[in-house]
Amino acid sequence: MDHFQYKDDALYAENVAVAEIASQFGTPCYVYSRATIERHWHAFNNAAGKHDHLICYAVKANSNLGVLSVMAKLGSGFDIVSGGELSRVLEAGGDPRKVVFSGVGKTEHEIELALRHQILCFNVESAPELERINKVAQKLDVQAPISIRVNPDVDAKTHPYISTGLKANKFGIPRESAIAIYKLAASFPNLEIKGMDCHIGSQLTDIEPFVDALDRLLLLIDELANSGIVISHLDVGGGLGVSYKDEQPPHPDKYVEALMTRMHSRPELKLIFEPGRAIMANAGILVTKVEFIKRGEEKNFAIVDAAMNDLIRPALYSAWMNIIPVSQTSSKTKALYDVVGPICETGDFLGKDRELVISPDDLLAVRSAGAYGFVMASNYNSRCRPAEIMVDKNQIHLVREREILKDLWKGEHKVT
Ligand SMILES: Cc1ncc(COP(=O)(O)O)c(C=O)c1O
Ligand SMILES: N[C@@H](CCCC[NH3+])C(=O)O
Repeated sequence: MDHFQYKDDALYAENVAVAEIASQFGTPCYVYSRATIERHWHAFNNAAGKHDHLICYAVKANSNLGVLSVMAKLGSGFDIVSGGELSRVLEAGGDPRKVVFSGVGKTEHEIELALRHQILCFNVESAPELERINKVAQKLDVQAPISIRVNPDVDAKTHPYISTGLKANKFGIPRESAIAIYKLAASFPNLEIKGMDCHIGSQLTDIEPFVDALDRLLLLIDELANSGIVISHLDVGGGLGVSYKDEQPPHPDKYVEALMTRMHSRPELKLIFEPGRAIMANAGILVTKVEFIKRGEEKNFAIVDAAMNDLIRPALYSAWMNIIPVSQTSSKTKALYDVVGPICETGDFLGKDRELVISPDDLLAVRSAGAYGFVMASNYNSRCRPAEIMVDKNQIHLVREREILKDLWKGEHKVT
């Protein structure tokens, strides 16, 4: 069920009119639905059934404390890529013992923070990283739990910027060198080998590459066992896509079920999932107001108060995101518009050639903006970042205040 729906021509987030949120908190603003977040999380968790598993929500998709606290209350684990994300998880009440730490460039400081909080596992991406984790663990006199991120070399068939499982990508260890790296890991006194992980890309809409990657990893796990290294968990990463336009990604249960068919014969292997987008994208919208309508010879422009600094996906990946009116009306005429922001870049658009019925001051909602939306926002053109609001049935929680002008130069100093 969609928690962003029209009731009598007015768009609602759960039981709250989106126009009411805009009048209370202004625009642009992100609006999230708690019920949607919970439903998506449970879809993954239930589909994995009784097999030992852990859902580690990928914090990078949306790291607002309100969102993380909802995940923490569900008992979720977390996939993090920085000390900053770990600190957010802790602040939101998440359990560090359910945290996996991914990323190619972990610093000594970040490793130490993670070890002090006894995280579940480091997903290691290179031989020098093994050495660094061992060194920090030695200093703290602890054993560091590690997994090796294997690059299975499967084509995820997604946008090249968000494909991560090919040999040409910077991520992970090539399959061919994996056994040697595990042996190297086993030679370090302060490392404890726990698992194997992979992540082949984001916004995948087919099950096949996931299953292919899993099969390759299972073969490798057997090979590893033959050489005397037995692991206890397999982390399949994230990457399940969502429908922005007409994509038809599998539902999370179908995706999880497809992987589980390969796991029934391996009850001893705990499965870890790292979904980000599939949980958050359709749990959020970006609400924006039409400032001006500019009619040109070739194009009409709807100039809105949100811009590429608030939501960069259209500008960065040419991503198509649905733009819908907050109040539906049939009394005015339709026209085609490029929906653009006030930033001084031609690439500053939220959508092109959209058929809309709009006038100045009307509100629009960009759908599927809950993942990789606010987290990628910037202050470009000295614009304050937007407010974030979480709706829970008929309650409205302001989970991040709109920035104010003083925030723009926080930490900066004039030169005298
Ligand atoms: C290691 C890792 N895990 C999980 C994710 C989450 O991916 P997605 O949001 O596509 O589920 C990412 C981002 O692509 C990632 O790099
Ligand atoms: N930022 C990307 C996803 C990146 C995935 C990170 N591993 C997007 O908006 O689609």
